[in-house]
Amino acid sequence: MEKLANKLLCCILDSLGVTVDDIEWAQKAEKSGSKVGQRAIRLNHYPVCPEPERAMGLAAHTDSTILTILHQSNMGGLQVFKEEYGWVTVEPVSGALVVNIGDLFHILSNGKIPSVVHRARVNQTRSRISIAYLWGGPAGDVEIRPIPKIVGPVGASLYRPITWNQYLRLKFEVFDKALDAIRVVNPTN
Ligand SMILES: O=C(O)CCC(=O)C(=O)O
Ligand SMILES: [Fe+2]
Repeated sequence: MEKLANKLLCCILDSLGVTVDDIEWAQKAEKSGSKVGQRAIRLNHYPVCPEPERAMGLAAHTDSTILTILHQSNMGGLQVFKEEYGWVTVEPVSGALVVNIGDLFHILSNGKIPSVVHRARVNQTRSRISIAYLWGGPAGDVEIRPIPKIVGPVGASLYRPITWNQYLRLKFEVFDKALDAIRVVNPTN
């Protein structure tokens, strides 16, 4: 899973014209042979619900991660929010994994690749299980910030530096307003 996550990150960064080496803390971690960012697995279980229209399995949220790799069983339930369409169901495809961009990547990319708002519905007749591989930020007092090469020499960094733990605390406190809370009001380069 780690290899897949690394490969995905490389591909997405490549599409922005940068590499992992352009993320200062990631480059340092790689050089010292330590893991780039913290990893966790989350198991979600959604029991059968007699009135699914009146309940929510997992409320709308963005993941705080760099990216999340999700395996949903053959039961649908995951929905993503698309500005033009509203809530769109991500139908399960046998053998496929879902990749969600998280807030940390949103910050690194200076908002160019936004984190995805998603939620999980419950079902009236069948329970559902999903497994999420969460790739988070660095431990300690390392600061996360938009990648300078993406911001560009005359561009403006849209998010202020913050440590991973501070961001998680902020997310806990203000939930879906966390990205707005670290957004620079009048950005200058
Ligand atoms: O169960 C799902 O499909 C979504 C799970 C999820 O969004 C999460 O674990 O963060
Ligand atoms: Fe999620």
